[in-house]
This record gives sequence, structure tokens and C-alpha cells, in this order.
Amino acid sequence: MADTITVQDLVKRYGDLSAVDGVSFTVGQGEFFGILGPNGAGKTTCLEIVEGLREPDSGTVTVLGEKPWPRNTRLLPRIGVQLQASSFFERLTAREQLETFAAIYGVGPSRVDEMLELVALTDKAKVQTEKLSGGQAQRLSIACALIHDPEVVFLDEPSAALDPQARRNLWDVLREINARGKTIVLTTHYMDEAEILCDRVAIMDRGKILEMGAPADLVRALDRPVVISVESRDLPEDTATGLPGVDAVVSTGGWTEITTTAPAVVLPALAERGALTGLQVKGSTLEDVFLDLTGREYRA
Ligand SMILES: Nc1ncnc2c1ncn2[C@@H]1O[C@H](COP(=O)(O)OP(=O)(O)OP(=O)(O)O)[C@@H](O)[C@H]1O
Repeated sequence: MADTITVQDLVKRYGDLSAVDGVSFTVGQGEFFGILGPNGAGKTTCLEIVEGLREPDSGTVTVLGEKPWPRNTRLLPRIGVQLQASSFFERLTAREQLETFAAIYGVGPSRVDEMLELVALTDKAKVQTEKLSGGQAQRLSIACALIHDPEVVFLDEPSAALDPQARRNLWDVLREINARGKTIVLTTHYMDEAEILCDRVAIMDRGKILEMGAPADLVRALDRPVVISVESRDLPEDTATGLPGVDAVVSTGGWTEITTTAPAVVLPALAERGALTGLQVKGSTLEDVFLDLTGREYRA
């Protein structure tokens, strides 16, 4: 996969604070890359440098083979940027916003309908942006960032402040954009969002990348036991304790919870006893990876 973005030894200081402290990563063409970390980790600063909106103190960045700083007008038609706070032209409808962005980029109006459809706002085309819900406004702002059909899309915390349903709708939109071949770089402080959407994530904390890789690989590398829960009426605690592969058992609130490093042994044993009612299997998540790396609970 060709590298669409390269970042090498990036540093940005604000006075004594190293907001970005020696960050390096690459993003391949068509990749969905996430920069994940708690508030103040340095995600936005990093992204804004890559977008060409901020000057780094040191380090090198290329986007599509070009240097984004000083402001590189050759890159502007090729990248789409959605900033953390979306701002629209006042009192325009959703369609008029998109038409305005289309005109700025010299794009024909036919893209407007396509974009409204992509972000599921066709039925809100005539609604003024001030009257859109938070999720609808976020989707419109993504449509504006995509109107000129850029190759690379940067999204800064696109699902911040959205309710769970709106977040899921947004995820569908982002998946669709990525399926159309766009390279996406997204910052988020939602671990689940990064885990679900991203091919690879860089976990940032205090200006540094602590770990980078495919979410499933990062979780697998932890090599932690899984917890298998079934209803206790099918499987009392003492029966569970005697099953092969079981490390520990806890019975609580009608559930028997089995901790095991050998789920492939425990699950068939449960199936043999017909004890699969309410089955849940909980593995580790990126939150556990963060805890493992920092010794701190993840608090976005
Ligand atoms: N213009 C600035 N001047 C001084 N300090 C800044 C400036 N911008 C950011 N910072 C500081 O740099 C650090 C990194 O901020 P940044 O916004 O990049 O983090 P973030 O990971 O994007 O956080 P959030 O999720 O809250 O947006 C923070 O401590 C922030 O207070």
C-alpha cells in the first residue's frame, strides 16, 4: 500500500508544554486511520499540522507527496477537512450550504444531491442549518468536506456530543466514504469508535504515540483471559468450577461468569451441558490496552 501520509518526529510546543512530542506514523492509501486518546493528548494539534493549518516546531510531514506547510494550495483540492466545531454560512439551508461549498471548489451542482444522499440528509435539504440536530449538522459538515471529492479526508472528533443512535448513523456514513476508496484520518476519544471503524489506530497520550496497530492486534497482544457468562439456572457455580479450561468462577445476579484463557475448551463443554442460555463472551478492549500502557483507567 502506498503511503498517503508520512509524519516523522513531529514536535509542537506551547511554552513549556509539549503538545506533540516526537510523533511518527504513516497512513496508507485507502486506509482508515484513527488517532485515539484522552482530552489534551495532542490529537487535534497533530491533525492540524498534517492538514497544513498549524506550523510544527520540528519534524516532517507529507500528504500525497506534498508538504502541507507553508499553506500548500496544490493540496487543497485533494484533501477534505472537517474541523472539531462545524461552522456554516448563516441562515442557509442544508442544500444551499453544499451549493456554496460546491461553488467555492468549482464543482458542478450535481454533487450536491449525491452528498445529501450519502449523509442521509436528502429529506433535510430545505432545512436551515440552525434547525438541524447535532448529528445532522455533523453529517452535513462531513458532506461539505467531501463536496470536491478529495482523496484524503480528515475528521476531528466527528461524533463528539452525539447520542448513540446518531453516532451509529455517522459510522455508517464514514464506512461508506472509506468503501469509496477515500483515505480517512479521524481523531476520537471514543475507544469503541476507533475499534469499530479503524484499520489501524495510534493511541496517543501526553503528546506521544504509545502504541500503534490494528485494534484487534493490539487487544490480542495483551493476551488476557476472556469472561464467559451464562445464566446460573443452567450452570450453577460448583458445576462451572469443575469444567475443563476454567480458571475462575463468580456467580452474581443470576449469572455465572467464567474466566478462562481457553474459551475454545470451555464453550464446547457448556454446549454439551446445554448451558448456553444468555451466553456472553467478553474479551479485552482498547481500554484495557490503554490501561496496560499507562497504568491509568481510560477517561476520555
Ligand atoms: N493554541 C494553543 N495554545 C496553548 N496550548 C494549546 C493550544 N492548543 C492546544 N494546546 C494544549 O496542547 C495540548 C494538546 O491539545 P490538543 O487539542 O491537541 O489535544 P486533543 O488530544 O485534541 O484534545 P481534545 O480531545 O480535548 O481536543 C493540551 O494540553 C492543550 O491545552
